[in-house]
Amino acid sequence: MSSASGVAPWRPAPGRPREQVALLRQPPDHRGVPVTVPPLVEPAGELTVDEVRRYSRHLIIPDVGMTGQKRLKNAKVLVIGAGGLGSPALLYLAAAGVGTIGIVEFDEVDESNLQRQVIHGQSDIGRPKAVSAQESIAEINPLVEVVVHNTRLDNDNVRDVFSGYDLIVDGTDNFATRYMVNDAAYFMGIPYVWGSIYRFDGQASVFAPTLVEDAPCYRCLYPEPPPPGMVPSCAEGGVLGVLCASVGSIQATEAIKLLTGAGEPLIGKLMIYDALEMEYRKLKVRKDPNCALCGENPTVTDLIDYDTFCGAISAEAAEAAADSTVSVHQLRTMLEERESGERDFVLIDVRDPNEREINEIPGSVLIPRGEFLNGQALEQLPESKQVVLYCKTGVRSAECLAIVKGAGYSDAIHVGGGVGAWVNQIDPSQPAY
Ligand SMILES: Nc1ncnc2c1ncn2[C@@H]1O[C@H](COP(=O)(O)OP(=O)(O)OP(=O)(O)O)[C@@H](O)[C@H]1O
Repeated sequence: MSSASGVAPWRPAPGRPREQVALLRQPPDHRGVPVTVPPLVEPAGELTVDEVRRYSRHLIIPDVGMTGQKRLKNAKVLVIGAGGLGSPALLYLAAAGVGTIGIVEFDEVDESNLQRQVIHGQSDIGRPKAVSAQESIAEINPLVEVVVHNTRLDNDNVRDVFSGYDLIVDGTDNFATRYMVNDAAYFMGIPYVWGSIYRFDGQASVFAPTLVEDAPCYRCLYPEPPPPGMVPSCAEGGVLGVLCASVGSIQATEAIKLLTGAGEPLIGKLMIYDALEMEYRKLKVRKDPNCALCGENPTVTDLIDYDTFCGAISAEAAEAAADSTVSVHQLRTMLEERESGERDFVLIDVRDPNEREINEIPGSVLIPRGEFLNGQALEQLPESKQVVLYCKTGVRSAECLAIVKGAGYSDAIHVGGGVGAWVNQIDPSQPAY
């Protein structure tokens, strides 16, 4: 039977609602042993009349209530990065009434950030993200005290910056910072909420090995960073802007649960979100008894050199690129010489085709990195010409350079800084990304 609009009314799949209700009615241990943790924060004193009005929709939720709201008021939360994940996390933590919010961020707002970093606006381009975020928070909730750490979090300042916070929310985008945050949080006994995003996929978890016995840390889940070049950053691989809202708000939700003691936090669980399939899955994460940090015989007993640990490029790529890298200015001269017939070479763009639609170095051909990895590219390389490779930043081209040199093209080179540097330094008329 059709509805008045001609569209069949939605009917749940037969039996589905009953299954869901049955699942919800199961005792908690059927869904895994619940990890309950006491609230991280003691309640503040009485709320003011303004606060009661502002937070009234929280106050009538039994799991939050007056006491939960007072805990939020007393809470000190540090958010690392006011970028894709930090933006929604900061906005919702501020709106929820977290009393003190720290923001640690060194970068400035770029036009390409605005597709997802919704705490910043058009007029903030070029301004420090931490300051822009502070101003947005003041607009949303002037009752929140914002502490700005306008700096890059590193080994030298991490303990000072973390000091005094009840909880950390990690919204950063690089492995070196993530391992440093994990280790420093463990040494200082501060739980933290982690999130990560890439294209249409997101992950989130809560790491609290000092709070809950047998709870894992980030190193239990990921003992080592991925091989350099294996996992592209969002700048290299892209990210669906709205994905940040999904994952950043999960992080804010977990933070609120931990601060107030409501519900069951994602401790020992990994939330995996697939936006293309619109699927959320939860996996158990166990503590690794061999974990280098929180295991039985730890080898990491202090902060380490995280840049070396995570290595921007592999040892082979670094070796191949060591004496075979040209700057974009040198490349421009080379292209002029090729134009006048003084030299010959083939300039190869190793990025993906969709990246090449955004910008390119003129006079280049496309052979994506994947074809270097599976060997197909080698069949297309001219034997008599020098091979010159570029990508977006120089990481993927260095990796391909190692393959090309290994195949006998000893005079092959790559372009340091890639098309990003070309657009910045040579041809600003093309868009950057
Ligand atoms: N060590 C650090 N200290 C402070 N902030 C950091 C640190 N590492 C990363 N960040 C910040 O975390 C944020 C992560 O945001 P996001 O993942 O959206 O990337 P982005 O760097 O803004 O964008 P893109 O990589 O596309 O240029 C960035 O604003 C970045 O400056």
